[in-house]
Amino acid sequence: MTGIPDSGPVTLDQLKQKMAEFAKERDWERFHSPRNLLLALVGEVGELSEIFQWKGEVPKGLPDWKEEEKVHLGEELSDVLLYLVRLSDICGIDLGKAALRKVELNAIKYPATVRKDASSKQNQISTTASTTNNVTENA
Ligand SMILES: Nc1ccn([C@H]2C[C@H](O)[C@@H](COP(=O)(O)OP(=O)(O)OP(=O)(O)O)O2)c(=O)n1
Repeated sequence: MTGIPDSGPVTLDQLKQKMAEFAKERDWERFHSPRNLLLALVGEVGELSEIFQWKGEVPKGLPDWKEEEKVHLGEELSDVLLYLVRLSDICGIDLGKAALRKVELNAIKYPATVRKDASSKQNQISTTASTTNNVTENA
């Protein structure tokens, strides 16, 4: 329905190539500087945030959202991803490799065998949040 052939999983490399072509075809490479792309990325994160703004917490899977709202969400998530991929490319960073490395670093920092530690850190965050909420509620 989208006119995009289903040719298997989409890779970061495909997106990188698409963004490079998109910029080249429009002679927009001169605008795609690291700083411009970062600002565009932040702007799109703002647009993404607006979708959730004032809604309160929403259930996972967004079961109550209309189809058009989910389509809009997909568009804003895509804008963020596309600018992130382009920014990484322009900066000479292999985003896929960098992200996999970061996942490994995260696993070292938060070993699965000491889940209590991780959960106690999570608990600290939850406790802080609930304390903050209580303060707000009690104010
Ligand atoms: N100089 C530009 C301008 C746009 N894009 C691409 C990347 C994004 O995926 C999308 C962003 O387009 P818009 O700036 O028109 O932003 P929106 O699509 O969010 O539209 P709007 O801000 O009107 O909601 O287009 C790009 O690569 N380089």
